[in-house]
Amino acid sequence: MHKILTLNNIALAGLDRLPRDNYEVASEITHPDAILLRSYKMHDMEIPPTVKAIGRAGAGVNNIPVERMTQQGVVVFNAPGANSNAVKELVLAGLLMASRNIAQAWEFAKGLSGDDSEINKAVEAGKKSFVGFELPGRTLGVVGLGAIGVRVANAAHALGMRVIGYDPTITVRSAWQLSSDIQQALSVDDLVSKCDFITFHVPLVDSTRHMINAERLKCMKKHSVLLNFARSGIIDDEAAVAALDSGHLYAYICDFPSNLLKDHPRCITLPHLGASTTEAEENCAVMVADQIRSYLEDGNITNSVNFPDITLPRNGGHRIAVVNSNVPNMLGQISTELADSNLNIIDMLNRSRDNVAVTLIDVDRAPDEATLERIAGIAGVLSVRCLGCSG
Ligand SMILES: NC(=O)c1ccc[n+]([C@@H]2O[C@H](COP(=O)([O-])OP(=O)(O)OC[C@H]3O[C@@H](n4cnc5c(N)ncnc54)[C@H](O)[C@@H]3O)[C@@H](O)[C@H]2O)c1
Ligand SMILES: O=C(O)CC[C@@H](O)C(=O)O
Repeated sequence: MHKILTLNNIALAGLDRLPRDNYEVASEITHPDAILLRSYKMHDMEIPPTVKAIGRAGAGVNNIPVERMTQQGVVVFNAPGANSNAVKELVLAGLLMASRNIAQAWEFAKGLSGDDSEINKAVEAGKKSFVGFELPGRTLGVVGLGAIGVRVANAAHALGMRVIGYDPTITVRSAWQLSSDIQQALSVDDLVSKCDFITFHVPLVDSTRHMINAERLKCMKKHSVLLNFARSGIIDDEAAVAALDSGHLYAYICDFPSNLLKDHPRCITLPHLGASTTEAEENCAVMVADQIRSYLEDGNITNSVNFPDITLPRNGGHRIAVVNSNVPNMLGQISTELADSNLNIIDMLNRSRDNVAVTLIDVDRAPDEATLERIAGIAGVLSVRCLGCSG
């Protein structure tokens, strides 16, 4: 029986991928084999040593201590692209909310009083305060052209906007998907000075923290708009508020409310809603549950943020899955232990990524505990599992 601990609400469509005759799934569970979560902050959590895999039902993994998990041989999965359409739609809404002053106008309408003819009079007198502007011909800068950024760039272009993108590590897949009409910026500085709107779709890491700061805000066009649907921390919010107050920045639309931002008249904050659609929640949960199941049952890895991809079809035999440091002579030592136990290797696959390597070995009969313990004792081996070895 595999035990799965959930730290957030995970869509049922995903949990249903874990058959209950072989999976116990609960929000409180001892000795879990795997953890499923969304935005729960795991950095200060004591992670039980039984955990072999962590599945983030979403894109960003800055809430997970990925480096520590790698050192402990724990694979971390995410769900790339599974919520990208949901975020794209909210970014488009953000562009329109800013350009048409929708939130401010709605607040005004909610505050109207009197009979309907008085309301009508106030509407006609008051609406001049909310005159907006149209999107076609305006320039949008997209920083980060991954799953979300590409969709946002293409959709904004389809709305008639001129779009400039910046992503120094764009993947071949994203480049294929990006409209050839999107122009390329050579740096963030190159992009900021040319845009009426700038939207961010990068992970929060040291190099992206405060990508927009007071210096860069000064280089932005007067009356431009910032959108942050990536992570709190990517924009220096204090600098953004100062730019709103001085009138240099027209609006700031962001998915991460704070005391500084939530009541500012030119800032619209939403409660981290980017991925909150039924479709996105289900896509993420299904993708990550399938990945966790495949790892626990077969040792296969797809969409990990810290381990290599590895898939070895089952063709009989008993499978040993080893996670080890990516150093010389690991395979030699492991196969020596198997030979000493008179086990014959039917099939084997080894993959590595940075400092970690994974080896899947199918052997002709079930290894005994002593063999597994000897492999686990090899210096550099982080974990050894025997998958479906009983009997
Ligand atoms: N608001 C939400 O609910 C929500 C939902 C999904 C994702 N997100 C956030 O959005 C981020 C992006 O999601 P995604 O699915 O597009 O991820 P992704 O991995 O597909 O794309 C990220 C892109 O950023 C690029 N990048 C990294 N560093 C960069 C830099 N310094 N400058 C420019 N580009 C850089 C990468 O090359 C990659 O192409 C996630 O990491 C997450 O934090 C938020
Ligand atoms: O789970 C969520 O609601 C947010 C997910 C989002 O922040 C992500 O990084 O995918």
